Amino acid sequence: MEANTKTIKSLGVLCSGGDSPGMNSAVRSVVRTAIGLGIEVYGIYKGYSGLLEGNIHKLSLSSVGNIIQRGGTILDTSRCEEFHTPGIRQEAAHILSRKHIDGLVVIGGNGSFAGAMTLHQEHDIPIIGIPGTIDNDISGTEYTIGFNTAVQTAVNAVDNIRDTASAHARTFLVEVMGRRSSFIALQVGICTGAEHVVLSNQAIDYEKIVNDINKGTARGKTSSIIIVAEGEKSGLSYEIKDTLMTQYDLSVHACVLGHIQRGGRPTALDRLIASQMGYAAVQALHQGLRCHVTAFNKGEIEMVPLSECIRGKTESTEAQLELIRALAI
Ligand SMILES: Nc1ncnc2c1ncn2[C@@H]1O[C@H](COP(=O)(O)OP(=O)(O)OP(=O)(O)O)[C@@H](O)[C@H]1O
Ligand SMILES: O=P(O)(O)OC[C@H]1O[C@](O)(CO)[C@@H](O)[C@@H]1O
Ligand SMILES: [Mg+2]
Repeated sequence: MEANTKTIKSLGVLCSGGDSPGMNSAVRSVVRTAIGLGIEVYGIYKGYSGLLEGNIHKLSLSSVGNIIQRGGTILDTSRCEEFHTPGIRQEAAHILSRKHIDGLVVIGGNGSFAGAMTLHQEHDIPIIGIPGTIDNDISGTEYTIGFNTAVQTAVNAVDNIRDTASAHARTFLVEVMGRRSSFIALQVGICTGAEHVVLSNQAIDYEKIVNDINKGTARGKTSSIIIVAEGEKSGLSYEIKDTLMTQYDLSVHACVLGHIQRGGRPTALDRLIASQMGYAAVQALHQGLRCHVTAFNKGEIEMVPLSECIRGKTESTEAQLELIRALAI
């Protein structure tokens, strides 16, 4: 297939997968940068599902007014099973062509990027990805928009739980989000002074959990917080609670924080990085990049090939776990 060197006159922007705080800041930045460069912008509503339905509307400067601070996404989002099918992606390519949309900005997580990659490979559609997921689990970028806000929300919740746990001398298991990844759990664990963090998709070491709780109690701690990274599905903390109560005779409470972590006003950091990434995405398309991601590495935005950003990020958990262990002494 020949490289697509056509000038971008019109682009589409969509959000896909789970929403993340800061997506709106990114959409605003994409729209304003594009219009500033004389490029028409179309909002594709509800992710890949909306693309297939032709739910596509032209955006203006004022379409994105007063949204930089809002959680969720004004473009809505979806998980679209059909998009795994080549024939369906062909339909998507036809729709873009009929609407004279020359390129796409896809804001989403690793799954959304995998979809974008196949769409590009099969139909030569220029695509720039903006990493937007609370999970921070995309390879090739140290940061994804929404992670900081989600961690802050979870930290605030755990602080509240700590108050009541301490007042009643209780142990709480607090389950945080992060499908198949432990990035949220580890940062929340550090920032809340947790006694232990249960990592995603790893064998649960009950002896260690019990030991960490008992060690704290023995030296006079009035409460214990165990952060649990959800695995494939939420609710793991209830299973751990049952085992601790029935097999280890410990009294524990469990709390699943759930979707409160995904909503809410983006932190300043998420707004800042989203604004920078939106700008960089449009500049990249304008300058001829065709299949890249606005990655954040070593404190700067850099363009990384999309092919490097579709694997799950390898977790380097040991340093953070060591810190948690050292400070929970
Ligand atoms: N291999 C793939 N091929 C084609 N499309 C895909 C593929 N993987 C994912 N997608 C599309 O991307 C959508 C979003 O993917 P997924 O549910 O994994 O979320 P995500 O983008 O990783 O975001 P998050 O994990 O933050 O919720 C899927 O519903 C599907 O439409
Ligand atoms: O809202 P849904 O579709 O149940 O997805 C939940 C998953 O999405 C994420 O919030 C990421 O968007 C994961 O952390 C979580 O496992
Ligand atoms: Mg994902």
